[in-house]
Amino acid sequence: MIYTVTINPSVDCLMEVENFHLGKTNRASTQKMVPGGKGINVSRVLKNLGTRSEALGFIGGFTGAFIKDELEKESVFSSFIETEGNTRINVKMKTDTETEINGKAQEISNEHIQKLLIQLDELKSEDLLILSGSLPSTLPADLYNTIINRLNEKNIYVCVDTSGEPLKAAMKASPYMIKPNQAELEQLYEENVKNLDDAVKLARKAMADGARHVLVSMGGEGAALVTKNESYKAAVPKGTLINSVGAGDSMVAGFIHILTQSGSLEEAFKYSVAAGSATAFSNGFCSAEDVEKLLPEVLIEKV
Ligand SMILES: Nc1ncnc2c1ncn2[C@@H]1O[C@H](COP(=O)(O)OP(=O)(O)O)[C@@H](O)[C@H]1O
Ligand SMILES: O=P(O)(O)OC[C@H]1O[C@](O)(COP(=O)(O)O)[C@@H](O)[C@@H]1O
Repeated sequence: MIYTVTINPSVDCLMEVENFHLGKTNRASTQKMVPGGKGINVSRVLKNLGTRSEALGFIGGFTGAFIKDELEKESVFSSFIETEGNTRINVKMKTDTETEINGKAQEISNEHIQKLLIQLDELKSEDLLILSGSLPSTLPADLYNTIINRLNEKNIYVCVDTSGEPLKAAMKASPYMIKPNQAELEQLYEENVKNLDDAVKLARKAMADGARHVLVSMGGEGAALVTKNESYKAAVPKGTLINSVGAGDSMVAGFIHILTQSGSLEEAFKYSVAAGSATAFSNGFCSAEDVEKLLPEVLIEKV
């Protein structure tokens, strides 16, 4: 079974604002509220692609209820732990560029964390767990590390998509895969990543620091996958960027979708890039059909 954990979910408020002026009253020309948070997005895209998963994590208040209802409507399984405050709202504004304001996390107590750990103790050998998104600053930065170490004895595949200290700490527990984007990789090693060769170099460093596979995304500039024996670079399909929110999550979902079917890392990589781009080129998240259409345009090169 595949599980996603979103410690810090969100309701994403997507707005298009023409002629945006800082310090003025601006009005949106379009507006949409969607469930958000990285693990939740991975579960939603997996569902679109035809792979079953269960979304875990914390939700609260009216925003949390919205997420739960929307997932139910989409037939995405979830088993969230309820907290007291409201799940945050993240504003994603599209002007001539994309700007995000991610809200402040809800309160999560030690008791809530213990409940999650007990839930995760039910996972079985060969299950796959995706730990995705930021951790509220009130929680220990090594929470993902703690979770992975607890599960490592059970041979559970853990993929981590986060940044900063939580990522650094998680890597020490040897997760099956990490998925940094360009900025996250740069932050991790305090080095500029100017191109895919730089990304491969730092991904190898991340392998030396514990990660077992590293999938790097660089938006429209391409992507890289580094495994124990091979490194691959991918050119991403060309198209019109509509909204990149959830592109990285779609990439993770696409990777897992194929990996759990064929076991081929190269095929999973190719599909993951097509899935990321299919979402970047759509108004919502990609469908299986969108991904299939882009697949021939993803060119993979071994390095
Ligand atoms: N402008 C773009 N053109 C084509 N593909 C894109 C573009 N932006 C994102 N993608 C696709 O989405 C994937 C993830 O994008 P990225 O922005 O790097 O991730 P994140 O959302 O984690 O920051 C990329 O590897 C690529 O496949
Ligand atoms: O937990 P974080 O890092 O604040 O990220 C949360 C945000 O990331 C998203 O999951 C989108 O992530 P990606 O664009 O990286 O795929 C949004 O839905 C959400 O608002």
